[in-house]
Amino acid sequence: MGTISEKIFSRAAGTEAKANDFVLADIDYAMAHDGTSILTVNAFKEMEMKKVWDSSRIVIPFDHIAPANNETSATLQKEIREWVREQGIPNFYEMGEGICHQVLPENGFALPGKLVVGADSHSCTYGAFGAFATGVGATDMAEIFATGKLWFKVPESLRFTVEGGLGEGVYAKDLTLYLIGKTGIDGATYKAVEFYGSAISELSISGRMTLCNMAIEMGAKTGIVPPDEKTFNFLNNRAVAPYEPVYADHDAVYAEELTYPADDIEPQVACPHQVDNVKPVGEVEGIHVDQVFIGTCTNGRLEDLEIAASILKGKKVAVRTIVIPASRTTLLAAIENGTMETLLKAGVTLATPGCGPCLGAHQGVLGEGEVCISTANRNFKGRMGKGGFIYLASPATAAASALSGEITDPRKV
Ligand SMILES: CC(C)[C@H](C(=O)O)[C@@H](O)C(=O)O
Ligand code: SF4
Repeated sequence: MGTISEKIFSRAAGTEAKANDFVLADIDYAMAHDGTSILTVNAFKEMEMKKVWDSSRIVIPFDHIAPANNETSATLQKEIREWVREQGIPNFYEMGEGICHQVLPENGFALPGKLVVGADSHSCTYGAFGAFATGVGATDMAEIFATGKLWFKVPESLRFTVEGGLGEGVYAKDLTLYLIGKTGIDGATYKAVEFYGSAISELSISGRMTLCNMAIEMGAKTGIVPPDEKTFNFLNNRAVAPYEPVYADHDAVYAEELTYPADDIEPQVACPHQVDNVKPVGEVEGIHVDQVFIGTCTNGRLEDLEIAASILKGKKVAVRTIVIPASRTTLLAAIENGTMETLLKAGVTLATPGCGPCLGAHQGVLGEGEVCISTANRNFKGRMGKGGFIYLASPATAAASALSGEITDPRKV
């Protein structure tokens, strides 16, 4: 008699948990990256805590500004490395290993039925594996580091069903942007969105990660895809612990149940400066772009790079194009299967696996008035540099736009 979230919280809190209940839940895995671990560790020390609750359940990837861009971040990162050593945290991922939201799933921490919390808003990505996964602030994370527990209000759930198949040139990102356009940036506030339907089961693991990654962009606490054979295959030889898949009961209560047809979805673009400012590509075709960015926790996986390479193969980009694989594993796979060579021959610039210019710190910040088409998840004003304009799209639309220097429908190249 419950939604996926109610059932996961019931297990994690050791009591029957219903939507809107307040529960103290045991955290299975906790993540903080270079950007948020410093605040977390400061709060942890202020609490006069000496030792973390369980070093094996804490994961610390360096991805946001790694390698460090200046003395301040270098010194902060040095402090975190020392603290990680002191605490004996084995799951520390140095710069170059990749973006936190790629590193955790690749290393088997994103598991069905688990409660995974990260000090980063896109931690909802792990819902692609049937986990309840969400982002918290640094002080909440300090509480988790200290006790392994955190208070939650169990969210109500929305049930989204997407039936049908995505057309040629239309990808998980387009479906995701389409749903955000329909829902609005606050349409799912504090709700858990469960995704069902043939279009969702058809998505690859990578596509499901794209979808759940952006659940927060409709205000959701998390997005969850019920685990299936694809999930179990991905987790095979990867899962750090045994897991128990959790599914909603047939009489589970949802705040709302909505059905969308996948067949008519066109390539979508989210226009500046709000993620729900979504238009079919046809309405923005021809807008000049100064930079193309293919990467991030939303769309920096092998499948994404392969799609871009299939469009750029044997051609040259017309504008500066930055490609950043989501992880070292992704980069190595793209080298091994020739994808990276295709991209480099087309003239792209390759940067260290990590967040890159996504949040405007380094490796491709925009100049005043410049326009970027990006495969990321946020296009807020000033995010990639004060005065910049960000259009969000799929790797296919981004690659097609790289060839022409203007926003281009990937179905036309
Ligand atoms: C730096 C970090 C706190 C932030 C987040 O939580 O989302 C970042 O990853 C982002 O995407 O803006
Ligand atoms: S890639 Fe971008 S959205 Fe993802 S964690 Fe890094 S900064 Fe945040």
